[in-house]
Amino acid sequence: MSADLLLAVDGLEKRFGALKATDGLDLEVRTGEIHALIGPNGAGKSTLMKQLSGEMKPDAGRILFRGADITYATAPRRARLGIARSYQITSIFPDYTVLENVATAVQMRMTGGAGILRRAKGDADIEEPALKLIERVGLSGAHDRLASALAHGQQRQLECAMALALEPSLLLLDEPMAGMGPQESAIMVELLRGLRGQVTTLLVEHDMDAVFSLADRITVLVYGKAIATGSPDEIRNNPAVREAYLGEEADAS
Ligand SMILES: Nc1ncnc2c1ncn2[C@@H]1O[C@H](COP(=O)(O)OP(=O)(O)OP(=O)(O)O)[C@@H](O)[C@H]1O
Repeated sequence: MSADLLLAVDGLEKRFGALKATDGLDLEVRTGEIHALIGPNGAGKSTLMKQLSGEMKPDAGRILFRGADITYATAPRRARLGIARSYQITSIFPDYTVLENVATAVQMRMTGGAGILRRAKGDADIEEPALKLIERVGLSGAHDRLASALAHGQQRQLECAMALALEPSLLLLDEPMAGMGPQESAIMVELLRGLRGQVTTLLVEHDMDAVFSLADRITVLVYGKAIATGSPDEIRNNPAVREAYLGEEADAS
């Protein structure tokens, strides 16, 4: 396994009855990259993400993280190894402020998950990094607002701050722009762009403008198989991809 390989998926399979939602899938994610997963509806993107986070067990194949086999590791174990799935692992507490939410996530990392029910308040060791994260995701002015009072896009920014508080080695982001308007999407794109080279990110996203402007590499899934992996330009110009996916979109527009 080469040194810059963080995650390797090898011949992964997941069946639902007769349907193979993941069908002999191979995928490699390199350290530091933003790797996007795209594909038509039902291609198996969410099913793959669930198998990577540990919410769903594969039927066959292997998942290697830093060379170690985690195919059947539990979700908490993967979280401890540094795999964070944005809003599965870090759900927002609606009646906490932005700062309290992020401080709780910082505290969770510091204590390894213990003591998360105690509100993290007034502790500079926790609040300082929390405030830095809040600034990093673009929520500076909103630190004392209740999470429930935030706009949808701001709640997604908050989720990102909480996922980053865990200092993950691999961030799994499932449709971070879903339900966002153009302005909110642009903020999220900038936020994710700022993570390039710092946090390895596997991104499932339907917003093709965002994907093609952000991703270092893109893998295209069709019927549970990876039909191509490459740079945005390589994917844009790949005839099989155009036929299977992008061409379909172009026809529809
Ligand atoms: N729990 C389940 N039981 C049965 N079939 C399922 C289950 N989850 C997913 N599927 C099926 O597996 C296939 C892949 O679904 P999945 O949600 O992973 O696709 P996707 O690429 O994420 O789609 P979308 O872009 O619409 O979110 C689909 O045919 C779906 O109907």
